[in-house]
Amino acid sequence: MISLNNVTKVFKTKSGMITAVDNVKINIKEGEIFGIIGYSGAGKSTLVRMFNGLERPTKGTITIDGKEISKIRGAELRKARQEIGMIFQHFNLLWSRTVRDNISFPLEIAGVPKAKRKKRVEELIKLVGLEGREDAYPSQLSGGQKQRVGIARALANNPKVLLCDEATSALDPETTDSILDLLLDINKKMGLTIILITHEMHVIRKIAHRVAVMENGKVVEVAPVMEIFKNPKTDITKRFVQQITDEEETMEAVQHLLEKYSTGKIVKLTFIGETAEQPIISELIKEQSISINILQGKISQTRTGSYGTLLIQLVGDTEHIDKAIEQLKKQQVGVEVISHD
Ligand SMILES: Nc1ncnc2c1ncn2[C@@H]1O[C@H](COP(=O)(O)OP(=O)(O)OP(=O)(O)O)[C@@H](O)[C@H]1O
Repeated sequence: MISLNNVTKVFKTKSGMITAVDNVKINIKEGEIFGIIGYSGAGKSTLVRMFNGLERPTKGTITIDGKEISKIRGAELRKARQEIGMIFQHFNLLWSRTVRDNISFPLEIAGVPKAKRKKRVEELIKLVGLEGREDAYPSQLSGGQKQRVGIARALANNPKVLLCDEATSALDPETTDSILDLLLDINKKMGLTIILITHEMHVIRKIAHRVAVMENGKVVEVAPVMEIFKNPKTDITKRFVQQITDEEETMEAVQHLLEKYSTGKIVKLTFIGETAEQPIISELIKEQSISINILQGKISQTRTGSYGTLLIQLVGDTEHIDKAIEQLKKQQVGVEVISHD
C-alpha cells in the first residue's frame, strides 16, 4: 500500500547540511495502523511531510497506492492528496467557521455539490460523535471535540490513508484514549490505513499493529508492537518501552532493595500473550522449596495481546533458586536475573 524506498531528505542550512531523514525503508500494508515513534528532532515531521508531497525526498521514492508521490506535481499531486487525510497536534481548524462548515470545507474544495455535501457532513458528524455541536465554533469546543472535527474533516473525501502527526499530544490522557478509540473504530469500520507519528509509547501500545522507531533520521527498528515490548533491540526502543513499564522507577526501587536485602536473586519476568494468564508463580512455589517476594508487577494490553512484567525476589538456598530459574526458563516467559548474591 505504502512503500518508502531508501528515502533521504537533506536540508541545506547556513550552518551546513542536515540529514533530517536518512535512508528510510518501510512498507505499510493496507488497513494497517502503523506507528512512527521518535524523540523531538528524530525526523518524524519531515518524513510525514514527504508522505503527502509537502516535501520532496533528496533521494529515494515514496509510493502510495501505486502512485509515486515523490515524483508527481501540480494537479496530479493535488488529486493524490485527496487520498491522504491528515490530522495535527493543534487541530488546524478554521476559527471563523462552525463545526459543520469546517467539515464541509474540503468537500467545497473538491467541488462536491451542495446537497451531497450536506449529506456527507451529517454522516461524518455521526461517525466522530459530534451530534448536537454542529453549529458551535472551534473556540467553543474542548480539545477532544476539536480533534474530532479534525478527523471528520480529514475523512471527508474518503481518503485511503490517514496521517496523524502528534494528534493526541495536546490532549489529556483520558481524551487521548477516547480519540485513539475513535481512530481504532474508524480503522475497523472503514479499513483505513493509519500512520501515527508520536513520541508517546502509550499511543503505539494502544492501537498500532507495527511500529518504526526513529533516531537521528534513521529507522533503527521496525517490528510488530508486541515484539517491540518483548524484545526491544536498541537502547532508544528500550527507553520507549520503559515509558510504559515504569521500569526506570522500579529499577531505582530495586537498587534500594538490593542494598537492604542481600539474600536471594531478583528476577524480571516478561509475559507475552497467553503466558500472562497462566499460574506460573503459584506452580513455582508448589514445586520448588523457595519463597517468593513480589516486588512489582504490571500488565498492559496491546492491539494484539497482553504484555506484562513481574519483578520477584527468590529467597532460598542457591541450588533451589537455580532450579526455580530453570523451571521458569522452560515456560514461555522472558527471564532476566537482575542480581546475584
Ligand atoms: N526546513 C528545514 N530546514 C532545515 N532543517 C530542518 C527543516 N525541517 C527540519 N529540519 C531539521 O531536521 C531534523 C528533523 O526535524 P523534524 O522536525 O523532522 O523532527 P521531528 O522528529 O518531527 O521533531 P519534532 O517533533 O520536534 O518536530 C531537525 O534537526 C530539524 O532541525
